[in-house]
Amino acid sequence: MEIASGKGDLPPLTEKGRGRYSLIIYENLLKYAHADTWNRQLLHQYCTEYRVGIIGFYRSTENSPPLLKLRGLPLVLRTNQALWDCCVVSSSPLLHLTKPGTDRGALPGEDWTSFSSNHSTYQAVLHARAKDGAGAGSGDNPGPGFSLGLQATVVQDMGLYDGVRRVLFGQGLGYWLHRLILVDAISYLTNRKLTLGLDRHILVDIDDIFVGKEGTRMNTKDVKVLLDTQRQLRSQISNFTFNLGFSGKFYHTGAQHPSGHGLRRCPSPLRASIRFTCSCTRLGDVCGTSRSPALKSTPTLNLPATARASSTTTSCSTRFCFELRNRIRFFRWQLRCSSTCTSKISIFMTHLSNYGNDRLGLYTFVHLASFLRSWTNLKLHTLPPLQLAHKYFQLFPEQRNPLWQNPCDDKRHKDIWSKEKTCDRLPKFMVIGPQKTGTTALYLFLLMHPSISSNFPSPKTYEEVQFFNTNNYHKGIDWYMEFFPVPSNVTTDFLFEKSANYFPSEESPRRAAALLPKAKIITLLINPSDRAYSWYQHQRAHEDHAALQFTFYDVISARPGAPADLRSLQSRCLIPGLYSTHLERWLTYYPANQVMIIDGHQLRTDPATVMDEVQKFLGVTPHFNYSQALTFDPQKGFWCQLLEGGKTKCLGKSKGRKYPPMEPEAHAYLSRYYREHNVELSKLLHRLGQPLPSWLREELQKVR
Ligand SMILES: Nc1ncnc2c1ncn2[C@@H]1O[C@H](COP(=O)(O)OS(=O)(=O)O)[C@@H](OP(=O)(O)O)[C@H]1O
Repeated sequence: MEIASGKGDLPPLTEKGRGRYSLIIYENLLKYAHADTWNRQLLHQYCTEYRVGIIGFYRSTENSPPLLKLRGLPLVLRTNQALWDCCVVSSSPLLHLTKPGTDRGALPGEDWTSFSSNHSTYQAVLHARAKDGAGAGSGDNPGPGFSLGLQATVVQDMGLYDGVRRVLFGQGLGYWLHRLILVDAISYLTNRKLTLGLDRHILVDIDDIFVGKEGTRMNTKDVKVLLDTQRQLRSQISNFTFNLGFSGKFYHTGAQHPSGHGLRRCPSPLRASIRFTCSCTRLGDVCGTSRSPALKSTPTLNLPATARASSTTTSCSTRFCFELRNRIRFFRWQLRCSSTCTSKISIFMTHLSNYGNDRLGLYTFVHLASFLRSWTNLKLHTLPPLQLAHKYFQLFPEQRNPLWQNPCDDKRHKDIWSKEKTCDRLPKFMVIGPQKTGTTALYLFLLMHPSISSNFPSPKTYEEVQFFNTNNYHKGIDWYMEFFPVPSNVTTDFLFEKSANYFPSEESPRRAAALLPKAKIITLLINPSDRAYSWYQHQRAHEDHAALQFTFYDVISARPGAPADLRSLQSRCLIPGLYSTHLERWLTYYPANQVMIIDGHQLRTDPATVMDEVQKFLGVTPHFNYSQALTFDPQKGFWCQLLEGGKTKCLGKSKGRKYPPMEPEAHAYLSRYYREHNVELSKLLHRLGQPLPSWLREELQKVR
C-alpha cells in the first residue's frame, strides 16, 4: 500500500512494465475530480490498461454547493442531506460479504451526499429515503439503477461510460454499512485479488474464571445460562465452546456453594461441556495475547495482539460492566463490522465479571452472531485454541517470527516483568560490522575505556553474540540479556556488543530497532574490494575448500551456474560490500544521528583520532586518552594497546594477516563491480553531511 502526497501528484504507476497498484482509493473525491487533465488522463489510461478500479469518498461540508456535477462524469451529487432507512440494493453485482437488508431509522449526521445519473453505467449499491422528500423523485431523472424517490448514497460505476470501474461513497467510513460495502468494493474492483473470503473463526475466552470479588463471581445459575447460550450459539457457529481460563492459584481454594459467594470451582458435571484452558503465562500451549505478546520467551505459540478482537481485564467489576455496556453499543454499530467482518480470526478476551454479574458478555455474543447472520454471508467457525493458533499462522505465516521489544518501554509490560529481572542488561551501542573492516581492533580499543564494557563470550561465536542476525533471536531476550553484566551505574556505564554480521543482514536493523530503539550504531567501512579480498584470505586461512581451490578472481567473477560452494564464497566476499544498500536499510530503522560511519582505513592508520570521535559520538565519560594508551607495533605492523613496561597487546595472528597483494585483474573487476554502489554511498554520505573517506574519493576518480 502506498499513500500518495495530498498535492495531487501521482506516484509512478508502473515499474518495469508492470502495474504497481491493484486499486486506487481517493479519500477525497474532489481531488480526483479536480486533478489536472494530464494526471487524470494518465490515471484513466492506467486504470483501463491494467483493469484497475477507483474508490472515492465524498464528504459534504457546510461550504458544499447543494448540487454538484463531477467533472468528466455523467453524475450529479446532492450534498448535505439528512437520510433515513438505508437499504442495501439486492441487485448490486458488487455484493459478496454483505447481505441485502434495510437499516431502519435515521442515518447518523445530516451531511449525506447522494448520487444521480442518467447513464446506465451507474447502479445504486446503497440508497436511503430523504427526510424532506427531495431527491431523485423531485426533478432528477433517475438512471436505470436508481429507484424513484430514493437517494443513492453509494454507487457503482460499471465502466460502461469511459472504461473505468468505480465505487463512490457519499460519506466516510463512520457508518457501519459503508465499511461492509468497502470490503466488497475492494474485492469486486480487484477481481477478487484483494479478497478476504467468507470464512471467519471466532474464539471467546473467559479469563480469571474464579477470581471475581464476592457477589460478582459466577453462581450455578450463571453457569447454566452460559451453557444455554453456548448451545444457542452452536446453531450459528458449529461446535462453539467458551474457553475458560484460570491461573491455578484460585482453583480448589474456595467453596462450590453458590450462596452469595459464587463459584471458586466449576461444578464437575459442567466441566465436561466447557473448555478449560490454563493461563497462558504459566502452563498453556497457546495464548491469546492477553497483554504482552512480545515478552514471552517460553515455548508457547503467541498470537500477535492484532488477532485480538477485543479484550477486558480483571480488576474492578463495576468499571467493567460500564466498559462492556459501552462496548456493546460500540459493537452494535461499529466494531462488529470492522473487526469480526474483516479479521479472519477474532479472539475475544473477556473476564468473569462479564458473565457472573449481569451476563453482558452473553448478550454481546448472541447479538454479534445474529448481526453477522442478518447482514453478512460470513461462515462462522471455531476451533480449540491450539488449533486456532496453528490456523492463524497458516493464514499469516509472516507473523510466525516474533519481534522482541524492550519490556521496560511499556508500563504494562514492565508491571508484569519479573522483579528479579532488569532491562539494564542491554547494550547502549553496537558495532555492526561489516566483517574484515577492523571491527576487532575497534572492539579492543573500546574495551580499554574505563566506562565501556561488552558482553560475556559465547561458547560458539566467541566475543560476538550474533543475536539479531541468526536463529539465536528465537531464543528470546532473556537469552540475550544473560550475555550482559548488570551495570554498576546505569547512566555512566556503557554496555555494547560487536557482531560484524549484523551489517548486511536483512533482519537485523528491524529487530535491533524494536528492542534497542535508542541504541547508537557504529559501522566501519573500508574499500569494499579490500574487504572482499580480506574475507577470501580469511577463508583460505580457515581451509575453506572453495577458497583453496579457486583464485580470488575466479571467486569474484563466478557465473550463476558455478558450483554452490564457489557461489556461496562469492556472495560472502561481495554482498557485504554493497554499503549503500545495507546502510539505507539501517537508516530506515535508526535516525541518522544515532548512526556513526567510521573510515576503517583511518582506524588502521590513526586510531587515536577515530577513538576521540567515537567517545564524542557516544557521549561517554571520562575522556580517555588513546594517544597515550595506543602505540604502533612495527613487528605487528598495526597499532596495539600499550601495556606497563612498554610491552604491547596486539590482536592475534588472524587479524592483520600477511598475504600477497590483490591481482590487478581482480582489482579492476571489483572497481567496476562496486562503481555504482560507491556512487550511491557518496550520495548517502553527502546527504548525511559526512566527509568522504579517502578510499571512496579514489574510487570515484576512476568513475570519471
Ligand atoms: N590494530 C589492528 N590490528 C590488527 N588488524 C587491524 C587493526 N586495525 C585494522 N585492522 C584490520 O582489521 C582486519 C580484520 O577485520 P575484523 O576484525 O573486522 O575481522 S573479522 O570480521 O572480525 O574477522 C584486518 O584484516 P586483514 O589485514 O585482512 O587480516 C586488518 O587489516
